[in-house]
Amino acid sequence: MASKWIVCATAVTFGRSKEPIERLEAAGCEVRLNPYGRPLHKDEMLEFAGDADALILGNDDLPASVIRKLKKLKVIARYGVGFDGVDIAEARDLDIEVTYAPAANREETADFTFGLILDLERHISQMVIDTRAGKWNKITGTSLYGKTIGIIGVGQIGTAVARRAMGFGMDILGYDIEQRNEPTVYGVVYTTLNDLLRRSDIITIHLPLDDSTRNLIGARELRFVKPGAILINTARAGIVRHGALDHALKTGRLAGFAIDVFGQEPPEHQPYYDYDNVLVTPHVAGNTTEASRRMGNIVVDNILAVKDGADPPDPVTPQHLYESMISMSGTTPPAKFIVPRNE
Ligand SMILES: NC(=O)c1ccc[n+]([C@@H]2O[C@H](COP(=O)([O-])OP(=O)(O)OC[C@H]3O[C@@H](n4cnc5c(N)ncnc54)[C@H](O)[C@@H]3O)[C@@H](O)[C@H]2O)c1
Ligand SMILES: O=C(O)[C@H](O)[C@H](O)COP(=O)(O)O
Repeated sequence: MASKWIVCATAVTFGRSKEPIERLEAAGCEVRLNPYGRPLHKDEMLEFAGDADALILGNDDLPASVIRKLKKLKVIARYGVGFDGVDIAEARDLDIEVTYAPAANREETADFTFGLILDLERHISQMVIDTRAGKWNKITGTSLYGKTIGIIGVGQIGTAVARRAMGFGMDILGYDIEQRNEPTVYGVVYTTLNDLLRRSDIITIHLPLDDSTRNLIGARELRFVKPGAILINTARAGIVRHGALDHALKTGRLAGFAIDVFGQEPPEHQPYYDYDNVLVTPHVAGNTTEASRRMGNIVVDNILAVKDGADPPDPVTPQHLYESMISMSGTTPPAKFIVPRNE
């Protein structure tokens, strides 16, 4: 009899759904759940998943040095959309599949983005804090109707944000390396990054973190921002240079900032706690019961496909990384990124 596949789930938010775990168990897997309730450090990962056949990966980092030591690993199934924490090239070299859950939390992340926009513009959480403290403090907000939203990265989530912005009666600017036709039905007018920054009252980032987007928004870009605009980042922290951001907040160039994602999670130091106009949330933009169940089932579909010797439905391909590299001028990707997997 074939031995059981060991599936280690580092994902910290499987939500309340037992369905994905039950499916894995029914397919003959032994499922181990993250005992720490947070992303794992390297030594914890090796101890927890040292004999794993499959890894369900939350927002943990999986560098080459760790991947190399997970000797039995056959598939890394990202429980989420971003795969910036995984050394894809190393996994590929070791013939380990890497999969992700595209669009699985699209609507939820777009909802949360609008929640943050509404809170920054109408000061909802501040007034909740005030009234709880016995203060009847009516803070005058800013209208969304008629304002311009600039969406940086008009992919799955950016498009869902545009759809919502249209309902709010906003003008919508978009910046993306690929300009698709479909989003224009939501009123997206494509422009350059600098023009978007100059004209938007609300700027929201929905890019992946890769070589082409790391530090994309730095001091130079923030100088273009319309004074008093607000910035939302539910994508990845590394897309914005944080020193430059601090300056823009201190000088009032940015009237507000909301961030859901950090280079290290949980962050080592209390981030932005000395700013009244910054909202900080713990990487939850995509987390609802429904999205967790959806992501869990996508993860299981991918793992079981690999277990059965089939191609997984949602692979992260070397092409993904190759595309991020060629979009950077002057960068020549290593040849291993362009060899088709089954060649
Ligand atoms: N906070 C959360 O809980 C949460 C949830 C889901 C996703 N995310 C993050 O949001 C990101 C976006 O998710 P998505 O599902 O919309 O991804 P997506 O791939 O559908 O969209 C990304 C868009 O960015 C564009 N893009 C890529 N590189 C670019 C560049 N250098 N310049 C301009 N445009 C570029 C792509 O063409 C694409 O349209 C994910 O990669 C993930 O990191 C966070
Ligand atoms: O459950 C979580 O920890 C997050 O929702 C999940 O990992 C989201 O990952 P992302 O879509 O941001 O890559």
